[in-house]
Amino acid sequence: MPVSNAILLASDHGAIDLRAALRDHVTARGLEAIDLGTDDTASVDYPDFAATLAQAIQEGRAERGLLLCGTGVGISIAINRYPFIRGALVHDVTGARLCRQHNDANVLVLGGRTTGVEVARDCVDAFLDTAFEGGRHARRVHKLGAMPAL
Ligand SMILES: O=C(CO)[C@H](O)[C@H](O)[C@H](O)COP(=O)(O)O
Repeated sequence: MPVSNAILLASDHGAIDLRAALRDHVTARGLEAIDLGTDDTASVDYPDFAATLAQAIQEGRAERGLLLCGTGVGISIAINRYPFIRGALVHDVTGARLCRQHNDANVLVLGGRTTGVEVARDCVDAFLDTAFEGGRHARRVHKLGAMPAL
């Protein structure tokens, strides 16, 4: 399990409200929420916030993150461009559990316009409370970190 109890959060303008609800949720769980913005509803570009969160992980500010945009699609594409990130866009608790058990995901991605707050909270709980299973999954996750150049 992670050494740090800090959780990074970031989103574009499409998920301000859900990010705020999840920030409150992780704080209520006794974790430190490190919120990287965006800070208001002005239109911004999701790759910038994926980059900010990836940099925070690389700097060791936290080991895990919650990342959101309107659908979660754009920002999940962006975050997975970093080889030390395994970002999982999920829409239900089963996905949130399995992205930990099978994929050792370190960033959970959600859509502020597609996932309701109750489901999102449950997804966060599953993400935070589920351990990586290792075994055959470790072999596959290792391959993710060493994908062949084409
Ligand atoms: O990247 C996305 C779609 O895959 C996100 O949903 C963005 O938040 C969305 O594209 C932003 O759209 P907007 O019309 O500029 O608010």
